[in-house]
Order: sequence, then structure tokens, then C-alpha cells
Amino acid sequence: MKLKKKIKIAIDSPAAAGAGTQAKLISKHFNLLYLDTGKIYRLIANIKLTQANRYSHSLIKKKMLKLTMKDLQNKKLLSDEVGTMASIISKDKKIRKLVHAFQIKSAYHPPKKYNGSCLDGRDITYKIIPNADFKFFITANTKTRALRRYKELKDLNKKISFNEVLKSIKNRDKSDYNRKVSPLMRTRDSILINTTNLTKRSCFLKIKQIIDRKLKA
Ligand SMILES: Nc1ncnc2c1ncn2[C@@H]1O[C@H](COP(=O)(O)OP(=O)(O)OP(=O)(O)O)[C@@H](O)[C@H]1O
Ligand SMILES: Nc1ccn([C@@H]2O[C@H](COP(=O)(O)O)[C@@H](O)[C@H]2O)c(=O)n1
Repeated sequence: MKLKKKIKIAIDSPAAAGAGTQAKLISKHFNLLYLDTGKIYRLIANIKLTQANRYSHSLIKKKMLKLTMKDLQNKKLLSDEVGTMASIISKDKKIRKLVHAFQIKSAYHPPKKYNGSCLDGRDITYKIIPNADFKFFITANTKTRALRRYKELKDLNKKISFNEVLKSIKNRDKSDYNRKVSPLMRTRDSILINTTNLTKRSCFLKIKQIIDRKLKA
């Protein structure tokens, strides 16, 4: 499918709300480059956890210059420990600056074969792609998100209890919504999608309908 013009989709969401699931489905359907920006913070968090004595802004700067999409596919980045560390290092303004260029390149200059880009994260709708053609804030209630993340971690054979996942989701929400630098928020021009009582397919159809309507207008 070829679109008349290139489009940019920006999605923000709290942890485990289903943003990544929807971003992937939408990107596949409309042939967009997809970037899960949380994975970049997770990659940096993993460096902090595994190479604490080498961790520095200059090391991260070098890593960001060589960063590829493939680096973000590492399964180690999916753990709860890495997610928690990501919410700590992402409060660092310098780290956010170092991560900026890769996100901008993906959003504004995706490879020619794509009809545009779709990024999800915490500050995408107002910081990374403020002029996005489509903005969504995807959420779900806390227990639903914790249960979904718990099942996902169990499928990956991680040793973790539901209560630990719930606690960690609550802590991450608190940190992501309240931090001074680039906090998670729903902008006034973002469309709210609450996935609590919706299947993945019905969320996808809802978002697709919104995009189709505007593209046809
Ligand atoms: N509508 C849904 N119904 C049931 N399960 C869902 C739904 N959407 C997503 N999930 C499941 O919930 C889990 C979290 O979804 P996903 O990874 O898309 O969330 P996310 O918002 O991208 O999370 P994060 O930002 O923390 O990476 C996954 O296991 C996914 O399969
Ligand atoms: N644009 C973003 C994306 C993510 N973060 C931080 O990283 C943590 C992990 O993100 P996931 O999407 O993989 O859950 C998240 O809790 C945020 O603290 C961010 O700051 N900005």
C-alpha cells in the first residue's frame, strides 16, 4: 500500500498499556518504520546494570552514534529490572539529549520504502514529533497492565510474582508522570485509547478507523 503523502504517528503511554502492540500492528498495516523508543532507554539501562563501572555520558554518546534497530531487539532488554533502571536513567537530561538524534532520524527520515514512521514512548507527542499527523495516548488500568506484563514475563520464564510486577508498574508510573524532564502526559491534541476492555484486534480497528478517516478527508 502506498499513501499519497508520508505520515508520522506519535504515541505516548504508561508501561504495558499495549502501545507497542498497537504501534507494531499499525506500522505493519500502513507500512511505517516503527521505533519503540523505550527500548533505547532500556539498552542504556542494561549498560548501567551490566557495566556499572564503565557507565558514563561519553560511553553512551559513542553507543548512540553506532545504534541500529537490531541492537534494540535484544531479549535481555525485556526484563523488569531493566525497565526499572530505564525509568531511573531516563530522568537524566543529558541522557535524553543523547537519545534525541536517533529518534528524530527515525521519525523524520525513515528509509524511502516506508510510508512514514510510528514512534511510541513517553514524550513522543510533544517533544519528539510535536507536528505528528496522528497523536494517540494509549492507556489501561493499572491492574490490567500489571497482569498483562506479568503474563508476558512468565512466558519469558522470568522469576517474578504478580505483586512485584504491580509494584514496579506503580513505581514506574509515579516516576514517569512526575519527573521534571519530559514527563509522561496526554497532550490536548492526542486521542485517548483505553485498552482495558478491548482486545488487541478491536484496539487496532479503532485506531485504523481514525487514521483512515483523516487520510480520506
Ligand atoms: N488489548 C490487549 N488485550 C490483552 N493483552 C494485551 C492487549 N494489548 C497488549 N496486550 C499484551 O500486554 C502486554 C504489554 O503490551 P505492550 O508491550 O504492547 O505494551 P507497551 O505499552 O508497549 O509496554 P511498554 O511501553 O512497557 O513496553 C503484551 O504482552 C501484550 O501482548
Ligand atoms: N520516550 C520514552 C520512552 C521510555 N522512557 C523511559 O523508559 C522506560 C522503559 O520504557 P518502556 O516503554 O519500554 O516501558 C519508561 O518507564 C520510561 O521511564 C522514556 O523516558 N521516554
